[in-house]
Amino acid sequence: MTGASEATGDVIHGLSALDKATVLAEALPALQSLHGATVVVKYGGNAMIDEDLKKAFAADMVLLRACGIHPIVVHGGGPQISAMLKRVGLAGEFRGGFRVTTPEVMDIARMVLFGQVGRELVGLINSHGPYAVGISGEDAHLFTATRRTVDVDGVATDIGLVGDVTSVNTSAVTDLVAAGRIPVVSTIAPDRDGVIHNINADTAAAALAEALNAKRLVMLTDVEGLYTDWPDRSSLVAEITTDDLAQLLGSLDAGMVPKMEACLRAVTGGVERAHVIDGRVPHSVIAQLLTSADIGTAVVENTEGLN
Ligand SMILES: Nc1ncnc2c1ncn2[C@@H]1O[C@H](COP(=O)(O)OP(=O)(O)O)[C@@H](O)[C@H]1O
Ligand SMILES: CC(=O)N[C@@H](CCC(=O)OP(=O)(O)O)C(=O)O
Repeated sequence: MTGASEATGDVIHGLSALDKATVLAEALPALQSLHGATVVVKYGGNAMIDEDLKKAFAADMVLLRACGIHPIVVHGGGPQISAMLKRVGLAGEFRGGFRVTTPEVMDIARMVLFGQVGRELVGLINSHGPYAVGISGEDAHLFTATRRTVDVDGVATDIGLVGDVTSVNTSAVTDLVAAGRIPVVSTIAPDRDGVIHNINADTAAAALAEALNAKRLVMLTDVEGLYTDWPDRSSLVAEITTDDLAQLLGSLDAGMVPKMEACLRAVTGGVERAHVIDGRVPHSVIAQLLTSADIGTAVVENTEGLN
């Protein structure tokens, strides 16, 4: 027989059972606040760096669901698309943080996002139970795209079949959530004429979070958060208001442009907070949502003048 004191004195992963119980008990305010809430989680291709991380991410989504939170996963796959383009001998090019998308590149992007990256995440989540359903912007009118230009050195530049999400049919995912599923969204979408466009996953996650009136948008990437003066490591920001972010946007480069543009859009559109966190750290999404730790960068509505 095992005595009570022995059980609580067990040390697992460096924590005693009592320490673990304390951590769980401290999650109560976060659990109360997020119970029943929709949380859009964007998992970037650059943070999918090893099998253990991907498994931990999948388990985290199932944990959120088990806590009565409604996670919706929007995945990226930029590096995976680039790798496939290389394999088939096609050149890949980014301008202003977005991929130049010819019809040939679009075919590869669609195949890799929905057929490879999405399938893998669905499989990992479903190793815990029948939860994940993969869906792309093409399914049930989830997204309608409008071709967009991107800012290249101050000039609005056309880069092919790249779109913004201009309409969202939320029922395509809320029906799944109501059935207890975890939607896993691949970000390709038809325009009004049915022509398929490549949508940056950050852009799509923000549009979805806004349309769903999600409580949180969490972006997992391969950096600790937003640096105001990249790559100066002392310039990592813990919290930034939408006004300050709007001013900073023009000075950002590469992958941070769509990401911060997306956070700004989501919070301006009613999402309570948007977070950019380090997806290379296992369980960072749980640390962000269910503990009081300040990790990554939070984008919050400008509060000036509200008091
Ligand atoms: N101001 C900045 N703060 C943080 N990261 C930045 C900044 N400017 C550029 N970056 C780059 O943006 C990258 C993240 O964007 P990206 O590669 O598109 O990731 P993901 O695949 O997660 O969408 C970081 O690895 C970093 O190299
Ligand atoms: C238009 C555009 O740039 N689309 C992206 C879609 C994938 C994506 O956004 O992946 P990450 O989140 O991993 O960067 C691309 O083709 O790479």
